[in-house]
Amino acid sequence: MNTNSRPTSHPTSGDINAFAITPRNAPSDSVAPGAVLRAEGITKSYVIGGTARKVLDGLDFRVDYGESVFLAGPSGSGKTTLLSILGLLLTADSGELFLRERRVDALSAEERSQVRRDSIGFVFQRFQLIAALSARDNVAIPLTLHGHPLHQARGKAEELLERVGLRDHRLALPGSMSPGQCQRVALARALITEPALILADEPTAALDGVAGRAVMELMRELTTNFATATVVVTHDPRIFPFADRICEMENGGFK
Ligand SMILES: Nc1ncnc2c1ncn2[C@@H]1O[C@H](COP(=O)(O)OP(=O)(O)OP(=O)(O)O)[C@@H](O)[C@H]1O
Repeated sequence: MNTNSRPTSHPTSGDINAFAITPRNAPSDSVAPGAVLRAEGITKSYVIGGTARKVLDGLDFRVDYGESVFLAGPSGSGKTTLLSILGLLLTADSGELFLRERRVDALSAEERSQVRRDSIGFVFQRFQLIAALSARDNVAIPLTLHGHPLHQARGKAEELLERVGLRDHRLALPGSMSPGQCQRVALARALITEPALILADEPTAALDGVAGRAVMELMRELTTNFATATVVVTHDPRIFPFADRICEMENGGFK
């Protein structure tokens, strides 16, 4: 596979409406050029059985406003490690990381958590929804953690659930929804704080082909319309057409 290949066209949404949302993260009224996230010279080793093994070896990476970049490559090639470093969940041994041109790799643990809360939305393979809360309240949680009143957070959660096609499920519990619907709730939750960056780890691994495609169509549309940047780790070649670029990892770098 070509590294950094850029498909010329994307699949268009079928039953899901396109949303006309004003980009809030980009500095102009259209999708602006420039990096949302830039990583330079990232290295990471793990010590296994007393021996250090380099998993990322001086890796450079960037993702721009409105762009979806996929990290692909064989098991053990370092995709999740890189995603965790980009999401400030893991610290690199060396290298620099800039989020909207602010250097973020050298911040304190508390500052890193704040950057994560304010600027990064996470989508996980297994959704990680709270079983006892409705779809609406799952989506609202990040805003309440930002100190917004519950009624306000719920209002915005309902708007987002409408945008992911789940208005009628706003009071449903995760256990009563399909995996595809749960992932759409998780996507709405990731977007509610209008983050600069969405990081998704195998977002379609627990979904069938149809549901996986619907989630990726939405992720693409919302990435463009919110001028968010998205980084997706995936093994699933069926969703490669939804990428602007595919970066294939191998031996601690890109192929
Ligand atoms: N906490 C850790 N301690 C020691 N080794 C680790 C740790 N996390 C990952 N590794 C090793 O680092 C390498 C890269 O792991 P990573 O999970 O980033 O790869 P991956 O490409 O995401 O793999 P997969 O596709 O299977 O999820 C693997 O050899 C893995 O065993």
